[in-house]
Amino acid sequence: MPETLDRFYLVIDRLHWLPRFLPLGLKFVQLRIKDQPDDVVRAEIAEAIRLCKQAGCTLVINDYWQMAIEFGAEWLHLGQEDLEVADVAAIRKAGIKLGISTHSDEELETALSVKPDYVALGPVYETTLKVMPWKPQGLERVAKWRARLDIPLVGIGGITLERAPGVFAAGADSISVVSDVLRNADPDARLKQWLDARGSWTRSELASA
Ligand SMILES: Cc1ncc(COP(=O)(O)OP(=O)(O)O)c(N)n1
Ligand SMILES: Cc1nc(C(=O)O)sc1CCOP(=O)(O)O
Ligand SMILES: [Mg+2]
Repeated sequence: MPETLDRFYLVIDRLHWLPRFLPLGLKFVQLRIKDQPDDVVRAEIAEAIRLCKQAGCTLVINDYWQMAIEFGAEWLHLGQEDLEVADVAAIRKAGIKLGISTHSDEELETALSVKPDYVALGPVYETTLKVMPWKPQGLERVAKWRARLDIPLVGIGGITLERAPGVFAAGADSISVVSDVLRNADPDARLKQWLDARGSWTRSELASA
């Protein structure tokens, strides 16, 4: 289990992506299942944990904190509304690492109060994946979050491979992506491009200060 996040953090919507993506060298992935019955979610989480463990890939479970505890997940991602109903003490007692979404100064304060293992800031750019009340944060906000945090920062929302070096340079430690891979005409080829490119991103002097 790596102590730090991989620079590339893919978010997938269903289990079926894993058997094709894991052999390509994916190292950090979130399973974000929406609008599926609980029995489907249970089965997919259990199998995702098994497949990722076998492949040496870190798996983050989105939203389903009780199942994360039940199935022995290592990582969990929660948004601000998820946090309101989650039992953070039980999550910690189970030894699960926790990432929290933030979109404003107030949400950052709330996130930091649970001592997360990473904070995600979004949407960095406009996203077409889901309707959000937040306008794009921009790279200045990424740099501002970087300066305020002593834990890893994840940038998410509307990030493409072409935009990724700028987001990393501004201070994100990891770039989280859905559409640029899953909605690409050739998801496998696009994933390979991301995996090849992530080692060459460099920090700007401002973000490392
Ligand atoms: C890495 C990462 N960042 C943000 C989110 C969004 O979480 P949340 O606000 O709870 O919204 P949903 O994803 O549950 O719709 C995320 N999942 N991952
Ligand atoms: C799931 C999610 N959360 C966000 C946040 O800002 O909290 S943005 C987002 C969607 C990311 O998808 P894409 O890479 O397709 O824009
Ligand atoms: Mg959520």
